[in-house]
Amino acid sequence: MPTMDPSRTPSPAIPHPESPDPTPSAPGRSRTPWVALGDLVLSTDTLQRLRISRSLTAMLVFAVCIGATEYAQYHGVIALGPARWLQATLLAWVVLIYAVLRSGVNLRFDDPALSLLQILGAQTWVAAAYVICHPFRGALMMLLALVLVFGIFNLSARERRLSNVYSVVLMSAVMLLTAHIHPDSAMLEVVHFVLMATILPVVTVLGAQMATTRAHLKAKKEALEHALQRIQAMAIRDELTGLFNRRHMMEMLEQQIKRQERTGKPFTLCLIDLDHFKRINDTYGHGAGDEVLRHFAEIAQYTLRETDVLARWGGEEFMLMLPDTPADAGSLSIERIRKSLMHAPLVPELPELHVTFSAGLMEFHTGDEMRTAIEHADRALYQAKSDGRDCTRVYA
Ligand SMILES: Nc1nc2c(ncn2[C@@H]2O[C@H](COP(=O)(O)OP(=O)(O)OP(=O)(O)O)[C@@H](O)[C@H]2O)c(=O)[nH]1
Repeated sequence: MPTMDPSRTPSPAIPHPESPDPTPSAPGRSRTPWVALGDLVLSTDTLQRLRISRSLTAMLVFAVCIGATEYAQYHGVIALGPARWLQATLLAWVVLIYAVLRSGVNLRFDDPALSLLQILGAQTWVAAAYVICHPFRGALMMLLALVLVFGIFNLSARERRLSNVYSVVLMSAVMLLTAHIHPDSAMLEVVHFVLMATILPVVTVLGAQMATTRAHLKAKKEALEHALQRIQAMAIRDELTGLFNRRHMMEMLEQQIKRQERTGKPFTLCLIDLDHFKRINDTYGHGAGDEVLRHFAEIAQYTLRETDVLARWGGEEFMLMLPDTPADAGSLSIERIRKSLMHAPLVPELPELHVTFSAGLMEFHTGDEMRTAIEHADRALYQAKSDGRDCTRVYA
């Protein structure tokens, strides 16, 4: 019997077999004999394990078929030779599919679950069983319908069309053959054919509807994921500069304080405020002011180390955190930003526009409190402004 393809995109609405992740032999998980056996039979690779277990579950239907033919031939309803042939080839098919999946040969194919192959195989054996199990062949029509339902969930539109055409051609041939072998049952074959010819188009239409619904839901899911990502980014970032916002900076500060308690290494906290920013807005307009803020953020970030964290604290004020950095080294980083800012054109259309900033630094030590630390940095900044701006002051 065919199995669903775990590697194909699962639909959000239809629970896809891939979703439950059994996570075999997770690190730390005790390897009981059952777990070890499961790993041996089904593989330790999660996706492969899923493919194999789905395939084996579907193959259980074949096992029932083998049992049913055994029962029928035992009671003399069907001939022994054809029954044995059907059982042997079914078993060989199951073993072959398992071997291909377990050995990993399936990974070389576009569809590693081998859905189409398994579905075509199932259709072939249903057709063979239809001829061999002549007295109860009507019941096999249910099995054929089951195979077609598997196709709805696992095959692409093209593959589904192919499998349906294959079904019609094959079943028509075996029905003709059956009518030829048993002329007295020709009328029943006509009924079976009409039933099959009715069911197949319905299944095709249902499959197409399902595919459209799945595509629609997939698109919706992607849009929702995109929106969620945007919301998550907006929750921690400042929209204008793209820097972390004040709230997120506070969280990062808390984390840094915890780290500092463990390592004992001081870190530097710095408040930066652009000088006379109101004048820039008043002279060049709010748009130019925004450009200055954006470019300042870019230049500062480019100059800083990757581990340093710069955030927009509010308005034209920025907070900088320099982990594992004492205040004197922190001052050097600030001076590097100052130098870069002197040479960089902030607004390309306004080459004459330059901006300076004042900075207040404090060195954070174990036992310091966040609120007090920020106050100290603020006081140092106030001092820098009082001392004429365009300079850095360290809280002492
Ligand atoms: N363009 C723009 N301006 C902003 C933004 N946020 C705050 N501002 C402006 O920044 C200016 C800050 O002015 P002040 O607090 O007087 O400070 P300042 O002019 O920089 O003077 P000093 O800090 O004393 O050097 C105000 O005009 C605010 O409107 C923003 O997002 N975009």
